[in-house]
Amino acid sequence: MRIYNTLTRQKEEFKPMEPRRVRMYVCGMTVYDYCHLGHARVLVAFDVITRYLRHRGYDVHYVRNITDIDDKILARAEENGEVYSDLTGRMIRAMHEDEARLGVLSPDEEPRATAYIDDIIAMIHRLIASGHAYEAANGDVYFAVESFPDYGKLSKKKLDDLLAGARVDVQEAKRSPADFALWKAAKPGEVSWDSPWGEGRPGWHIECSAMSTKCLGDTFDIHGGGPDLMFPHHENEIAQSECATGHKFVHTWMHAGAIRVNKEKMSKSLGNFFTIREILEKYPAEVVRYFLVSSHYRSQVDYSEDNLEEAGRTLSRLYHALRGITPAKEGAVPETEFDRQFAEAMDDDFNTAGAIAVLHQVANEINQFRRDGDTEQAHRSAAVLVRLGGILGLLQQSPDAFFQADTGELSAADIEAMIQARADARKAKNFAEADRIRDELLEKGIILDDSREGTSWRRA
Ligand SMILES: Nc1ncnc2c1ncn2[C@@H]1O[C@H](COP(=O)(O)OP(=O)(O)OP(=O)(O)O)[C@@H](O)[C@H]1O
Ligand SMILES: [Zn+2]
Repeated sequence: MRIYNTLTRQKEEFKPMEPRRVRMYVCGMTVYDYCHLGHARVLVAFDVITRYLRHRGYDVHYVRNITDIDDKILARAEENGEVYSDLTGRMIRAMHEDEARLGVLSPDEEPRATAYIDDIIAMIHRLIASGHAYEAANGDVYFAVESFPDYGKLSKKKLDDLLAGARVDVQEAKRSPADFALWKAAKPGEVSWDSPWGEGRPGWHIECSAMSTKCLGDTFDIHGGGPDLMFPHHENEIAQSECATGHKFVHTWMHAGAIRVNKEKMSKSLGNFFTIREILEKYPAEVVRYFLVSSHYRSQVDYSEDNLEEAGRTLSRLYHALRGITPAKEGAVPETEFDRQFAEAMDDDFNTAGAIAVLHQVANEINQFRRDGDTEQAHRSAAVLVRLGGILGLLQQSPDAFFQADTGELSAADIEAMIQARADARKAKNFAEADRIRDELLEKGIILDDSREGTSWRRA
């Protein structure tokens, strides 16, 4: 199986450090707002990658962090007049709800920066002790980029160019323009943690170095993230981790392509974004997932209503092929030529576009068997279609449920996901959120019945 490695700019035969085990870390969200479709891209891309690796028999340990302390978080909390942790708590719950609706499996670990302050401090300490970092007069601590000769190896930037291009602001306490903050001294009134360098909070880059090595070890197999993270974030992670541990940090670097709107990256700062929940008001969750999965994870994808509607039509074609058919039992149908072609596409750097083309071939075959009146063969091919779709997290609901959702009704999977989110909210004693979910369901004609066995639902 081959994976494109950003570090070497080529597809490489994938060989994890341990034969059947994969350790993977992906940079997750900075939780100050709802996730938009660009975030969904990263969530879904690495979900498919994890699912396929597991399907191939690897025992995957998937860690995706949450950045729950950051300038943007503090600014937004202040704007809202709330404690920052209330804001981040709410956004984390919303993210989990969005993920569940998109069929994204939870990562095995979801470390939050604020729970790893001790590990972060320990790593900074090691970097200072080994001469790779220094404390500035104002209590900030910086990484000394010139102390790491390999700096730039991921982004292929030259340190000399970086130094020539940057200028040190008179306000800044760093020695060299390319240096970056590991620890930021607290400003008056800001949330802070005690450290050997005084009250302060960690920089963003060191959080990921500390959390990833703590969860996965000094060296691990795959590190992923969105398109804009290669520089400086991942470059800085390499510098910090390799200087602190003395070992190679990561073997394979994977970067998802951007979701764009009118040729520009969808982003909060540009204001050209659509949140996942806005989009899910208009389109069934599986259509949105299909839209994201039908392009290769490294390609850029243009968001438009036309493109989402097109995704809805093509996914409908697959469900039409399954309509009125009870697929033969899993296991009852041995591997086919289609399974082989599907695996060949996925083994080639997770080529989901190629894999989905195979799904459409299977659908065509089902339709042909139907026209020929060969019901038994149609049922067998349907089993293959559902089996292959399942590897991508698609085609797991009944066609009826899908078409219901497509015409505006909530699908059973969406309802179950919301009931789960409500149960989570109750467990966290967030009754306002639990009630909000109940009301939202009621508005859509779904009535919940709570009993000792759990919550069941029915349509009004
Ligand atoms: N338009 C996009 N397409 C693909 N990935 C994206 C897009 N926008 C953000 N991401 C990715 O989502 C992940 C979470 O990013 P983070 O929470 O830091 O968002 P952000 O960079 O603040 O978002 P924004 O760019 O909207 O300000 C990162 O891996 C980031 O690269
Ligand atoms: Zn990161």
